[in-house]
Amino acid sequence: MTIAFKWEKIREEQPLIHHITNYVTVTDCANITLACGASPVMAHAPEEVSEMVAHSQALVLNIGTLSQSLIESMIRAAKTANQKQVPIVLDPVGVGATTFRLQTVQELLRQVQFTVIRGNASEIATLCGFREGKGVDAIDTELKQFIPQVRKLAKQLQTVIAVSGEVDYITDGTQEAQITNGTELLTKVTGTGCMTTALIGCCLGAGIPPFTSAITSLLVMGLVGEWAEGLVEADNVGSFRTYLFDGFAKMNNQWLQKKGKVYVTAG
Ligand SMILES: Nc1ncnc2c1ncn2[C@@H]1O[C@H](COP(=O)(O)OP(=O)(O)OP(=O)(O)O)[C@@H](O)[C@H]1O
Ligand SMILES: Cc1ncsc1CCO
Ligand SMILES: [Mg+2]
Repeated sequence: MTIAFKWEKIREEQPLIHHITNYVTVTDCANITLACGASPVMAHAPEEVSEMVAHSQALVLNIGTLSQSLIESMIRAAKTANQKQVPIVLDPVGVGATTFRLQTVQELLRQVQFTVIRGNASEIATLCGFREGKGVDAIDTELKQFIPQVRKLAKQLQTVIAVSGEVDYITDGTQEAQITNGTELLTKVTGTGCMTTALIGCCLGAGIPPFTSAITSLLVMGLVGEWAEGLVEADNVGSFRTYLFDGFAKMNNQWLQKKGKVYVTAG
């Protein structure tokens, strides 16, 4: 099965993407949203999130630097989003690291219908019931071992789950995709996962279907990473990070079609 990429729809639609996210990578998430042709707004106060999400085209929730007041904002925003049929993507950053994060995500999953959930292998393993992770980075989790559980969880939650890593894995519980593009340098810059989740928000906001949105976003990050790696000397992570933003601004459907290594199994 081949994917018909609609990346350029983001530039055509210029969707407004509401992010409730962490303070480590917030600027990167805003800039990547802009580089793709969407419009970012970061709004966190419980007093304003419902109003903001009501005129946004997608909501991005990222629990990277969680606090009690943010939980209230996330639930308020997400409830309005669900009522208004605004798609929502969740990034369960470091969900296995503390009980607070785990209980928050469990509560969010009880109260909110997510369109896509994107995490690294440790984070998604935790959501599948194998609690893992000491911080926000993936530990050496073997994805193959828990693919059946990811599929089951996606079906149960009626959502798309995207697992990032050396090989990315995406499923809606029936269809599956694996992407082999990328470079290890992407793990040497903080926030490439958060930015991938922001990309999913941009795709969803442009009206791209959830499974295709997740595939497109992981593929774009992998391809732009490969391109940026080719422009820098080994280990020049600062320049690599800068080139990433140039790459997102240059991305197009032809690049995706030509260089993408995406293997899709239809259900
Ligand atoms: N070993 C690897 N080789 C190639 N690409 C990788 C590798 N590990 C991760 N990636 C890519 O890096 C990007 C970010 O994924 P990663 O799993 O590191 O996210 P993350 O842990 O949530 O990151 P962060 O929390 O710092 O934002 C994805 O595009 C993924 O495909
Ligand atoms: C390092 C870090 N800590 C909380 S959020 C974040 C950004 C990467 O997820
Ligand atoms: Mg992350």
